[in-house]
Amino acid sequence: MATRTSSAPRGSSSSKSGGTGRGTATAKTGTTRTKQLPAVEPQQPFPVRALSWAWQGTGHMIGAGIRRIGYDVSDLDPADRRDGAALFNLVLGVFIATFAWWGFTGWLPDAVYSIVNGTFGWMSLLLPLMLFVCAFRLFRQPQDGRGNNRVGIGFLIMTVAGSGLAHIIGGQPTVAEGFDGLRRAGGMLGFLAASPLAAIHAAVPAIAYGILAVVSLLIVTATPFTAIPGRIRSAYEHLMGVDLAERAPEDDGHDRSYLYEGDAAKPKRKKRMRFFGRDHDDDAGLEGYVGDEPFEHAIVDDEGQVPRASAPRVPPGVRRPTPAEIAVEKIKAAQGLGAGSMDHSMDHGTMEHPTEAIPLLIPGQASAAVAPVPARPAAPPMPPTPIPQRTEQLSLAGDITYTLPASEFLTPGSIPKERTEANDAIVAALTDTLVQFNVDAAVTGFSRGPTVTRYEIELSPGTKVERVTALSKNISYAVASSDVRILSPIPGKSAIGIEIPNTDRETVSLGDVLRSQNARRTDHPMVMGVGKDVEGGYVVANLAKMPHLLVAGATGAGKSSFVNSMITSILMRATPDEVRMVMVDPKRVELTAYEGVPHLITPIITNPKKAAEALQWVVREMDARYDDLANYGYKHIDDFNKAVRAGKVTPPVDSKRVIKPYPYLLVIVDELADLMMVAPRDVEDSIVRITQLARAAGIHLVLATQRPSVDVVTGLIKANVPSRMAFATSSVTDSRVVLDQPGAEKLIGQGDALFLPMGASKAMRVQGAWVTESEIHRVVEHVKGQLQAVYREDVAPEAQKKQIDDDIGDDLEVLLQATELVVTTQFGSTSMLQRKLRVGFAKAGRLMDLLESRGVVGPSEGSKARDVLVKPDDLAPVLAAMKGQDAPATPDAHTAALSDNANANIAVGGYAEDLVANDLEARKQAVEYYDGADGTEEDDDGSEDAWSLTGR
Ligand SMILES: Nc1ncnc2c1ncn2[C@@H]1O[C@H](COP(=O)(O)OP(=O)(O)OP(=O)(O)O)[C@@H](O)[C@H]1O
Repeated sequence: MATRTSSAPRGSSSSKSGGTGRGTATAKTGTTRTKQLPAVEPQQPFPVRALSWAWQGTGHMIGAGIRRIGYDVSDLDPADRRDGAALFNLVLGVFIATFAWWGFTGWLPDAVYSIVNGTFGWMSLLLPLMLFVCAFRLFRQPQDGRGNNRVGIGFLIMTVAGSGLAHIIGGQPTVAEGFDGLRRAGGMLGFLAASPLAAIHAAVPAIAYGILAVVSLLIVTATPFTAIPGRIRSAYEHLMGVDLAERAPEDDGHDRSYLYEGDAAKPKRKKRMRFFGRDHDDDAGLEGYVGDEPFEHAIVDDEGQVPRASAPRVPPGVRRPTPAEIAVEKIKAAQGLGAGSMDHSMDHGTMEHPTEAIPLLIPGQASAAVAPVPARPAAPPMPPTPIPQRTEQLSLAGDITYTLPASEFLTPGSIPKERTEANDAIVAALTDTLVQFNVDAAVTGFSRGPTVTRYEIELSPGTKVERVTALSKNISYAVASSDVRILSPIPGKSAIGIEIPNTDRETVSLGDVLRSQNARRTDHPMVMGVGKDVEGGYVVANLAKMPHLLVAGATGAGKSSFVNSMITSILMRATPDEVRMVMVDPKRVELTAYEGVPHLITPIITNPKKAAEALQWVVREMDARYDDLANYGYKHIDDFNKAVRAGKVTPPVDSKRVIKPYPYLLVIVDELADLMMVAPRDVEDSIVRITQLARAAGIHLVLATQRPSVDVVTGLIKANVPSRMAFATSSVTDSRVVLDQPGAEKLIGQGDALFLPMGASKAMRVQGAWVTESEIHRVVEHVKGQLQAVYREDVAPEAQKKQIDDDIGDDLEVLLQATELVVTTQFGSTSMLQRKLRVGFAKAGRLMDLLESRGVVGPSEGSKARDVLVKPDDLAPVLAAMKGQDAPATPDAHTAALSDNANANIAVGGYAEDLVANDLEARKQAVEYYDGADGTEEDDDGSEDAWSLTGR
């Protein structure tokens, strides 16, 4: 079911009235809003301009330095910089500090001292600090308008409260006693603030300003009242280096073994997560999971969603203006007469979002009468409040704490525009087109998204929808855009939607998406920031519920950027023991930034052949997980993990296995076409098997391709990958391959996409979230700085260099069997080879010759069996030499290799090692059996079974 967030300030649904337009074909209509052209600013004299340049230049230089302090935010959009204002704060702060902190004197410091100290008294000591903080924020986060305003207001309140308190503490001097007394107390401000309250009772100002001072501190630090205990505790822990949280029992059942394989002795600690000061259980994110729930809810829902009526309904007794009336308004406005008619008042009902007034006419009043109707709020970016922050204690050498990356690593985007002149012009053009073609319909509103704006057209009763859809070319012509997309109707609405690209498009920052309400509502580690929809709502999705995703689009359309946003979302929200990843990047350049992150299970795979092998490994891992689910009677890995953590899953009594929760496994293939070129059959088989089954095993596939043709995205793959993300495609055929419907060919690239999550009937248009390289770098450095990746070697093993001798040719397999047979039985008989290997006489003779040439058996002695020159203990190196490999280190290398595999499997989270252990046992028995043979042909008669046990 669909989901968008609406924490977000929406794009506005400002309504523009077109009119009903009946029979008014000749009437010119248009927007009723009058736009004042900006007055031409008079040219400043040169010295003023030079001074301004110098000031700005200095500001940019200092700003560039300050933006590199700590985590680098120097990729700030130049249009967002406010370095001039920041420099002003800095200079003022330094100047006040010269006399308030350092006691400089002179006519200028003295004069300013008199003003500042006389106004604020003792508070002037704090002023430089406040100004420095303001300057720092303005240099680094100028685009965070709400945050900066909050800090500014907090400081203002703090100054008043501080001056008031200083006045009380300074003995409440009066003006009559002279200004020296005021300076030594709270200054004039303190006097004015405190003396009226002191008249009530001496304690009143002290209490009132004491409370106000605390409140101002909370405002500045953005601390809600409920978070105070948590903040105090974390500050204490941070300062004292202690952990006040309750320690867990030694074994919390959480699998971290893959983080430090082979080091079982490390102590374990309880994993603790913090979310705005509250501690959460580590699997809180899975708490809501109820078994094998249906997976149609790929997008995270917003329960507290704001109603999304984009076109306000007309209240009773009110009608929309006709096009003719609007035209009159427009002309009046142009003449400077009727400006008052379109009062776009700001409704502060939400306290923070500006709202639009909709022009509606009340019968009986002059045409200029306006009833302001609040529309949905516009979508400012989320303030950089932290993404749910979780801290995890991991038992690492040196007692390292694993912390998820800070929310500030992802910078806020620019403030979205609610409505621009471009929108107004298009409303006018659309209305004109409708009127010109005598279509009885009106533009009733629009909602502006980051890339496109959706204009809503309502038809009068009796008007056919086709009258509007048939105008698609004329509309394109009127608005001068070839990428017009018509939705008839807009899902859930009796209105036609016309999506037209914004000439002034906006970038959607991943940080804003992850800070949205929807993303914060859940701790689920597989939740990713998708982007923003056409109405400006943030869209987030749970990859675990997709459960597999196909990402397709022409080159340069935004696939890799989407994949980057996805991976960064996971790194921001999930620990390596919650999500592990396999990345396949045949293009070699797209995912290199993530090399070495501890979430990786194998180095980034760039070789398509190896990628095919890795997919086969994923199938094996999936089978192992399924074995566990079946053995222990669970339907989904989340249930299994929960039971493991609750201690409800115990291994069989005679097993040495330690059962641990399985992490989610996310397999990302950045170019499927490259894989399908090298091994189409194998790749398709693996993908189909994984996609059919892996959902319950916690394994999820994301397949990206720039060639969504039927030979890459085959019918079988398509049928099993239910969620789709289509970026701009080069043809309508490609769009059909990805979405089973046209539409993607009309997208405008650069992250503009149609998102069709599993279960949704209609694709949702979104602008993909954007994450910059430096943001990725910061996140990756943070993650890598805490843990090193521990790779599984069996996922995509290094190709063994095979240098098989020419004379062996295709007979390597059978020769190895012959060698093992002859050496383990110590019986060099050709007829035995014939019987046991079921080969003809000639082949058996050839094998014997090969064995002789390799020194395994001696020369022929007529009808007698040949001497066997290799002892069973030396078998492994001989076999390795035949395969063209380096000899194993020990004679028992074969067995050791098997145990290694078993251990590795356990390390991924509880592989069925018992099976492998049984296999080892069988091998040993087989060897013992042959050791017991006395060397006669008859002796090995019963060896059939034992031989088959060796698995050859
Ligand atoms: N979500 C987005 N927001 C803003 N710009 C974007 C977004 N996604 C992509 N772009 C722009 O489009 C360019 C190409 O994007 P990207 O490299 O992701 O395309 P692609 O589909 O992966 O191409 P290719 O298949 O050739 O690798 C980016 O460099 C960026 O400038």
